[in-house]
Amino acid sequence: MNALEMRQVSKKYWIHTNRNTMVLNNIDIVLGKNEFVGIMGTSGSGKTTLLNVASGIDKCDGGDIFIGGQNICAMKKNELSLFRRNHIGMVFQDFNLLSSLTVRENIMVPLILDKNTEKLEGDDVERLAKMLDIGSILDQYPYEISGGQQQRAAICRAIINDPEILFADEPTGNLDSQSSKRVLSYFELIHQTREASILMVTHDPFSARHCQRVIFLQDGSVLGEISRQSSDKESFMNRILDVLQRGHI
Ligand SMILES: Nc1ncnc2c1ncn2[C@@H]1O[C@H](COP(=O)(O)OP(=O)(O)OP(=O)(O)O)[C@@H](O)[C@H]1O
Repeated sequence: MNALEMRQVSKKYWIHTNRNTMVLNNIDIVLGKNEFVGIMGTSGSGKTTLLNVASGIDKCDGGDIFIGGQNICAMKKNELSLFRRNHIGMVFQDFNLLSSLTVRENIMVPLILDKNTEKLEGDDVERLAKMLDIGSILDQYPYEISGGQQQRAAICRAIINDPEILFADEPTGNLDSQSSKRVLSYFELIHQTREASILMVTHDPFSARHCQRVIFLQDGSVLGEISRQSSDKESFMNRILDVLQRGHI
């Protein structure tokens, strides 16, 4: 069963100067189980829109999107909200933690919404926080910790419900290079130790080199993709840079 299948997905925006502007054009993307895939492309090519429709944040105007074999485009609003809570994790550039809650409470939000007493009473939050090296700051508030620590808390929150797929939109966009490296190493750890697939939008070839495969968007269409054949991230980064410079695969 694939983690994600986007079949002929399109999305238009109503823009008063140019009505019904097509932002995504017949997108076909498949993510197998436990894949770590990047999405790259120039500014305005549709990366965030793609992530938003793939994760059910936004509705597409045509095509179908299957997550773990279930068509999210056919779901009613409440059904989709429940499905998203149980099957999808989201990580954003600006962390999106609730400032009035501690790190522990932020991570627990999906469990509380889901009334998951088993996990709430167990030690899942502690174990996960320890894995991402934020075990010692669970009782602090977001404004008391660094950006990198906030992002690692947001990652814990995104995976506490064991989603099939984790969507990340520029997860290192607000971080310095050391914190970025650390966050990316935890994405790799999650990819290696859990069954989740990861789809990550990034501008940054240094981040994208951690992916197994990078899909390039251009003007709302898939330009093509390249795969990393080995553990050699440096040569993969050079191939990514080459595609970005030439504008074709
Ligand atoms: N809510 C909206 N209403 C109208 N147009 C939008 C909306 N959101 C995005 N767009 C337009 O859709 C196009 C794609 O935007 P999107 O944010 O998906 O691109 P992106 O590749 O993620 O860009 P960036 O790398 O700059 O974040 C752009 O032309 C943008 O102006």
